[in-house]
Amino acid sequence: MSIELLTPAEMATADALTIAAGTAGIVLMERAGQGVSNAVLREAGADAEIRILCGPGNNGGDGFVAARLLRRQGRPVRVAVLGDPSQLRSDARSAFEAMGGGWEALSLDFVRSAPAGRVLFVDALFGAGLDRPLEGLARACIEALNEAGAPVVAVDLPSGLNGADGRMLGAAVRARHTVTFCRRKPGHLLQPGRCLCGTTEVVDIGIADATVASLEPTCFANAPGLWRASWHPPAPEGHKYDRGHAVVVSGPLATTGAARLAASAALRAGAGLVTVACDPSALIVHAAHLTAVMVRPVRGVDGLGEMLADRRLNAVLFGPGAGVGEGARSVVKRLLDAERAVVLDADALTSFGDAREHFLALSRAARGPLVLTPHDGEFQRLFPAFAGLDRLSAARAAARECGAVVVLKGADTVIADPQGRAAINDNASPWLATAGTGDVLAGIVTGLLAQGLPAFEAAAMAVWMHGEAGRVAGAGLISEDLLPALKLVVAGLAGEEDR
Ligand SMILES: NC(=O)C1=CN([C@@H]2O[C@H](COP(=O)(O)OP(=O)(O)OC[C@H]3O[C@@H](n4cnc5c(N)ncnc54)[C@H](O)[C@@H]3O)[C@@H](O)[C@H]2O)[C@@H](O)CC1
Ligand SMILES: Nc1ncnc2c1ncn2[C@@H]1O[C@H](COP(=O)(O)OP(=O)(O)O)[C@@H](O)[C@H]1O
Ligand SMILES: [K+]
Repeated sequence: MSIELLTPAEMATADALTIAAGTAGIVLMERAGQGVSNAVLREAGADAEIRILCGPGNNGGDGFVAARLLRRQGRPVRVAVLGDPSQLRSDARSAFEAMGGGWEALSLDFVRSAPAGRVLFVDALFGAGLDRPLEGLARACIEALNEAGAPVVAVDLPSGLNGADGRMLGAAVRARHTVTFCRRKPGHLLQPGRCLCGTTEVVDIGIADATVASLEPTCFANAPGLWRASWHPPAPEGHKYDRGHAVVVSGPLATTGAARLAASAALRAGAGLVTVACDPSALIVHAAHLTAVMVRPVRGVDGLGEMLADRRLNAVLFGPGAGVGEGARSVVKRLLDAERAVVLDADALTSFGDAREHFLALSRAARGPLVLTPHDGEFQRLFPAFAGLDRLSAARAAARECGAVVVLKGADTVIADPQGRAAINDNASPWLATAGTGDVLAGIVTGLLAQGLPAFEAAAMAVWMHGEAGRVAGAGLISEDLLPALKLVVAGLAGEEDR
């Protein structure tokens, strides 16, 4: 599937450019309706009745085309129209007329009278043109549809879902399958949108790749096509110093596990060397646990500064298990002044909850690439002004404000850079919601930065690898299980059989 995601507004522009270049709108609609009809024939049982709910715009038009094609196949199809069909415009009107009758006015009964297990619904009420919260009959029908629990194939978007941000406008259809056109939209990947869509299929309706490219999309599905070219497996003549030396700054004696998880993940992600920097009091604990990862005692922020005099140490992670307070703030200050790639996670972010302006001043002046990896709670503490926004807009606004790459973690992790580029991740398993997996993710980002990837690519690749590792580790995983799983993920990216 293509990785570009188009907002409803961008999609409308792509449609308009295609029409202006000589493809009639009704031709696009015919292809869209054909895609819907094909999906319905796959999803509906041989004896199922098909009931299509058609709205007042072009989404409804796709429904009329599908109705005509399905009837031509001999399938029993009922069509219900929301509003007065004499008000239909342009292509939707043509599609309605071509259907040749056989429709009724939409009513609650159209939904509620469906015998259980015998009807497949097609939701062609609203798609990209939804511009206000649902109410009245449309909303009541959508709620009845969800209550009935019958299978639904949604056209373009489940009605009620905002394609730009994945949020519901009042209520939304819960579909089994969604057929969209040309490219997916952010709302197909962001939650709750992704769950409302069921499986999502993209049908080619003849909008050229060059037309999509001319829109210069800035939002992408997070997949290897976005960053794979930035990453290189070890060169045959290379050595470990070519792959960077990552540093993970440990918390105090009682909270060292997070740093070890992160450090092991950085090594698994391919950093040439990884060192845990810790207070001398924590040395023995780390030394007793770590093997391939090195340990180095450093005393306070000055000790860390001395360690970083070695320019080969090129990427640093701080935050997991670090402890909250002034000590953490002074470490952050030192790191951002050190001309290194830096990842700040967990306590490193929380420590600035009451000192946000201070954090912004530091992050904007950072002398090397900077990646922040907050979960929702950490994000709200650091960027309360953006907490009410949808996750895509929130991550973008935070990245712009602090001049860093922001990884807003969750079921639909968003990666955003200060220039407005964003990626939405959809390969993560809910089993990743367990203690310590965030530390592993921060370690992977650091390991990729050590290998020289640019910050956005490192962050996006890390989130994807983390998701894949979760899939490999499978149900019941704990954070340690991600470490051996990463070996298989790296081997897969390198295109090599695991041995
Ligand atoms: N040429 C094109 O533009 C193509 C469009 N396609 C289809 O067209 C759809 C977009 O068509 P439209 O832009 O006409 O938009 P929609 O059909 O999604 O909805 C727009 C209509 O719904 C009304 N509306 C919006 N929100 C409402 C609400 N909450 N309650 C009640 N009424 C509401 C609007 O006033 C307008 O009449 C796509 O989703 C896709 O299914 C496809 O046919 C492919 C080609
Ligand atoms: N429902 C979910 N589906 C997929 N991934 C999830 C889900 N919930 C959380 N995650 C992922 O799990 C990780 C948890 O990180 P975090 O909250 O920092 O945990 P910790 O601090 O315990 O390490 C993040 O990468 C997040 O994206
Ligand atoms: K729809």
